[in-house]
Amino acid sequence: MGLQIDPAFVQAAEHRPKSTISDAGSIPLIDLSPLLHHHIPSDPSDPSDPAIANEISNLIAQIGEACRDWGFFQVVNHGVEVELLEKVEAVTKEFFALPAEEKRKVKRGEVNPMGYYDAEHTKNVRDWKEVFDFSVTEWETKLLRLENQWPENLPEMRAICEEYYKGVEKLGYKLLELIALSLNLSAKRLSHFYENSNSYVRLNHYGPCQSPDLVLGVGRHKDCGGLTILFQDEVGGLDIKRKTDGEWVRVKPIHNSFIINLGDIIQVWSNDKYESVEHRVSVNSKKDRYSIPFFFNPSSSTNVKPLEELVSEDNQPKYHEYNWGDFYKARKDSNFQKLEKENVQIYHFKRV
Ligand SMILES: O=C(O)CCC(=O)C(=O)O
Ligand SMILES: [Fe+2]
Repeated sequence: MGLQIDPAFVQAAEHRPKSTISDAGSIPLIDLSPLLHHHIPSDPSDPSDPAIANEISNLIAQIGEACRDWGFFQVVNHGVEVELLEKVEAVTKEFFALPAEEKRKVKRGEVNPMGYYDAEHTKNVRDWKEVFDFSVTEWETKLLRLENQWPENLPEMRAICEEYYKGVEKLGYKLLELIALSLNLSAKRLSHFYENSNSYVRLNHYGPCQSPDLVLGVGRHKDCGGLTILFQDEVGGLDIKRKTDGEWVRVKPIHNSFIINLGDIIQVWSNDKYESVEHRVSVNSKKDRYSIPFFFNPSSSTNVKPLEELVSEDNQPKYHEYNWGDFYKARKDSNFQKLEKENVQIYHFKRV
């Protein structure tokens, strides 16, 4: 017998990962290269706009299918420079390799959600990971106040991270437009909720674990924000719950790609036409894994509800309105420490 693992990390038997997970039949791969040559039209029904005619309309159709059938897809030719991806991956590794006391100096707190943290809980079980969160905007909610914290001993980290944020944010806006068009909305319908957005980037480090069959890097969850744009290294470990049969499938790493997934807010806006899909991270006994999600979230003042264009007499709104800033604060509290109760979920706002 080796050392016993801390029980705080141990998943209930029914949530433990199987070692035989398949990566076959995984998420759609979408080539965004048409966006490198064409602009996204503001009105897809305008026949005088030639950009919509072929490549872009084909892209919107692919995005719509992926959102409807999977809630997840992978993109290549996304316009974010490969050199920037390499730089942010390298600085992520350097940051987590700093001595523990250096990382503790930039630790997040209950009021400031930005910085380093190694004790996140998902559904009240501790995750096998350490994280670093940052943003570039100065957002705050009623109860949280963002304050970025950068390590003194890694002076180049801030500029690289900020450049990365801006690069993926640009991609985020393009994806929001394509998703809006795929829902037959005007291109900018979703983007206007993003002025003063409470978006942030997270650096994730999952260390090797002697009992990968008992723990999860991140327990099963749905992302609660708008849209997630995830960079993962070549190790692999992201599992998603396939909508067609409820099986967990592994997302195969593709060099220089991003994984995109819809969060709960898009589910509510679309009145369940699109769904936010459950996922988790498995760890392994040999390799460190790094991933970098960008959580692309609307402004914390946004009151989230099904969009009026997407509801009708026959398709009544399925959710009550809720405030995103309040929701986010409640979720942060429950990830921050183990609580006795379930954290806030969108189904709590479901109309019965
Ligand atoms: O590391 C990953 O692949 C995914 C992480 C994740 O799902 C999250 O941080 O919400
Ligand atoms: Fe996630």
